[in-house]
Amino acid sequence: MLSLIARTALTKNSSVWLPGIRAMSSGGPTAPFTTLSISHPATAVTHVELHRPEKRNAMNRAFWSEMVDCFSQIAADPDCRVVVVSGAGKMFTSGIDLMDMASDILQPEGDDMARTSWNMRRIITKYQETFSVIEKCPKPVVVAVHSACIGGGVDLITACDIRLCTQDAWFQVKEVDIGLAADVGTLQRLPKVIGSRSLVNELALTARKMYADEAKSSGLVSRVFDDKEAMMAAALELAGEIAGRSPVAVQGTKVNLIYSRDHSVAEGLDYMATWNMSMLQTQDVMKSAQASMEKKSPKEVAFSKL
Ligand SMILES: CCC/C=C/C=C/C(=O)SCCNC(=O)CCNC(=O)[C@H](O)C(C)(C)COP(=O)(O)OP(=O)(O)OC[C@H]1O[C@@H](n2cnc3c(N)ncnc32)[C@H](O)[C@@H]1OP(=O)(O)O
Repeated sequence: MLSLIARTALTKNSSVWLPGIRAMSSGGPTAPFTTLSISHPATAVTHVELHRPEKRNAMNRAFWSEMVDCFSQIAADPDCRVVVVSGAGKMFTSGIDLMDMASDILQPEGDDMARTSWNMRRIITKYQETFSVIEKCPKPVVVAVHSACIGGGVDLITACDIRLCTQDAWFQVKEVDIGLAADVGTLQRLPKVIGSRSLVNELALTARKMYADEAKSSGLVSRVFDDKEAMMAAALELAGEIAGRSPVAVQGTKVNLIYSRDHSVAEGLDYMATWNMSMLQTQDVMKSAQASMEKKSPKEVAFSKL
């Protein structure tokens, strides 16, 4: 049982930020899930833990659909303002479950090539949704990686908003080694995360491992920690910093950052203007501005749920 101490937390019955200590624990999968453990280590913070440690958190059939259900619920949950994702056990994840892969992806049904291909397309699109839901979720997602992050793990983390790792972490775009071009997000998102196109190409074409220091210097992760305990404490502290701020401002920031990543500056500004023509009318602006004038932290403001 992994027991981690949160350095800060919101008090249970208030939106006002106060320092506190909460235990963050790794039990087993949380019903109705069989591959995920969901907990609430601090008010407004949801912890999603990949939980198949005996199989190195390999992504089996259940995982691919449970992530969609989980993040759809989180997106609609007004009590959640920020998410932390991590892996239970020895490593973050060993990627797709190679045993399950054979029964699903490698044997699509269909009476002829057109129908088989159509079914295959539907399956791939469904798999893509497993990580796209993270990006579509307006709540920021902080991912904390320890030890190995292989194949589908890289697809997952590139859909997250903030990436942290331990000093012993390594990342591997492993798909070419199992005979396929990565098809659930890495090839689309990694080039937007890492500045160097050459490095992305090298990683994806050779499947070489990238270790923590290079992950940091290339921009894949923003911070590296000595061990998992330190990383999880920092992830929770970071989540608390985000959760203590206006959810209107925070979620609007995530949505517009992703929109601007995929559009021109002019299109991004246009989208922003349309977004804020309603969102600027929130009471959060007045509350935050008043707190600022009074030299208070935004974390001291009681924001309504969103
Ligand atoms: C449309 C779909 C798109 C998605 C594409 C995704 C692609 C990918 O993810 S490519 C990457 C696939 N993954 C791998 O190739 C990794 C394979 N595993 C390993 O290399 C090692 O297991 C690993 C280095 C991760 C861990 O080594 P360690 O010595 O710590 O543990 P093991 O004894 O090897 O494993 C423990 C048990 O876990 C099972 N397991 C590990 N990884 C997987 C996996 N990916 N799929 C299924 N099962 C896995 C392993 O068989 C052991 O099980 P058991 O023998 O029953 O104890």
